[in-house]
Amino acid sequence: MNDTTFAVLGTGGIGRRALEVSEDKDDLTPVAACDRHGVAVDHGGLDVDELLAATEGNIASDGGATVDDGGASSGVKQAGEERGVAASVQAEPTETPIDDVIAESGAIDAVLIALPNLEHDFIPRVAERFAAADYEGVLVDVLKRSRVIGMLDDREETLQGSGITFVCGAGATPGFLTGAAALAAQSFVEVHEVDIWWGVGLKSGYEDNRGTVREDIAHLDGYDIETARGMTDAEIEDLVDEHDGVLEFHDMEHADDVLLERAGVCDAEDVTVGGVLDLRNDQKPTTTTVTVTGETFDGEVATNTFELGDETSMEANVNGPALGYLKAAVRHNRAGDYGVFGPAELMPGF
Ligand SMILES: NC(=O)c1ccc[n+]([C@@H]2O[C@H](COP(=O)([O-])OP(=O)(O)OC[C@H]3O[C@@H](n4cnc5c(N)ncnc54)[C@H](O)[C@@H]3O)[C@@H](O)[C@H]2O)c1
Repeated sequence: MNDTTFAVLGTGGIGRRALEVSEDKDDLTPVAACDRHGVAVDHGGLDVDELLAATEGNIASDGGATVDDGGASSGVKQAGEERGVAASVQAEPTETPIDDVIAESGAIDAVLIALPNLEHDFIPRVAERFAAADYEGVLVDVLKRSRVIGMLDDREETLQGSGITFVCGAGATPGFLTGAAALAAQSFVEVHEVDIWWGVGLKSGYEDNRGTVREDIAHLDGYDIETARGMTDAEIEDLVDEHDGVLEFHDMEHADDVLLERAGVCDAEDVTVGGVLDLRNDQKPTTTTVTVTGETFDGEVATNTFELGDETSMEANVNGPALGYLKAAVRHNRAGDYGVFGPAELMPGF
């Protein structure tokens, strides 16, 4: 495959690690990165080490009421002109970070969208903006919620018209584990049930994973997107303390369900997703497994199980697959295959 240039929208917990993981991937050159307040572009290739060093403990976070004290209390700089990616010598402060990347997109093969998605139509609207600029290339997101997939489908014609290949829900779950379920289903002619159970240990806590943690809180009993969105950082820290740092989730609205249905593997209602998030330890609180139960052509009922090694971090399991799906999407895009694809559709067909 020829060299692929790519941009990262959102250099938070996920986006920063995507840049880091890309250094170990053949043929991927990061040429642009932005966050809420800054943008860095170098078509010859960004200096990832410098950018990561400049944003270490310095993520331009959002959601809730981030205390704007210049980081004095926490040692985390999130205010002032040089907050976030703008602190990098390669970056400029900007009020229009996404438009600035779109302006450069003629020379960008693929864009990884690592933005928060508490406003559900945010990522679909970002995709529309690329299409409006006649972008021809790949967009990949790591969104989680089922309902967003339909919003992208509604825009499929627009994306196709522009020459965009969009892979949605291409993180860990949905993403990696959805693809694993599609592969595990290949033994069967009928799938009865898919159960995804994940374990994530993030010692770096809420501070370094704000979008991820805030969006997950919306899945807890008694919370929804609106309440999670309205919480201050202090309220989130209190909630985490009340649970001794361990949050357990059941029946999550994760798009694995609609993405497996879309690929013809099973009905969305036959998919369940849950998991445990430990914000005090890097060790996983539970092993991540995907179990797929179904019936073979010759009448046997069985369960195929896919299990992740406990040593693999959330960042490894989101960003490795996200960049892997990005590379697959670039192959499709270069072959003239445009539109919206889920991770299971890039696996063997069912
Ligand atoms: N599918 C999966 O397995 C999976 C796993 C983890 C996280 N995620 C998702 O990844 C996303 C990012 O999570 P995170 O923990 O990195 O969040 P984060 O809060 O750490 O980072 C978000 C980044 O987006 C930037 N941003 C926000 N609004 C912006 C705007 N309008 N323009 C430009 N930049 C903007 C912020 O400045 C920040 O750099 C979340 O939606 C989360 O749910 C998915």
